[in-house]
Amino acid sequence: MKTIRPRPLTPAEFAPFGDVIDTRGQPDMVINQGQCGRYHDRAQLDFADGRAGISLFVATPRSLPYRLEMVERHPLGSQTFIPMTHQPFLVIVAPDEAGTPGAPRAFLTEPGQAVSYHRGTWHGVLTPLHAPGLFAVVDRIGPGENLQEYWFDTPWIVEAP
Ligand SMILES: NC(=O)N[C@@H](O)C(=O)O
Ligand code: NI
Repeated sequence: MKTIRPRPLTPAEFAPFGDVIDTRGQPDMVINQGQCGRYHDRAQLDFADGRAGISLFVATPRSLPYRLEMVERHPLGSQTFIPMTHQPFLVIVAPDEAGTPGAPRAFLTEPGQAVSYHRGTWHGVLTPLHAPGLFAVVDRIGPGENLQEYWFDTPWIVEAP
């Protein structure tokens, strides 16, 4: 059985796959007469010939160990997941190896962290670990096929950390 142990999500480890959006450290700018810190422009968004769309997802909470049967990617745009609750969630990505995903990597977010997958990054579908699995999602709206799925011959098991 192929297993993966999730690691804490860090910008450095996640960099090949996407951006981590969070409020660690000092804000990039203080606005609104000093009443608000702005963590400015924290993800590389890409919508190719489409446009940005904002949606809300209510996803079924999963539990660990988690059976990963499929990863997907969006060849035409980035995809950003912003939790609307202060709960960690599971993030799964995989490197591309000549058009198919390599060994997946799993991360657990800190409460308040959001992620943005680069255009074309193999990833697991949205995987909350607590109810409600409520997320704002920014991704591409536009023509063309923007979803490619890859089903593993045998599932990976994402273990508890
Ligand atoms: N298909 C869809 O809208 N969501 C997936 O892309 C996902 O990453 O959860
Ligand atoms: Ni997706």
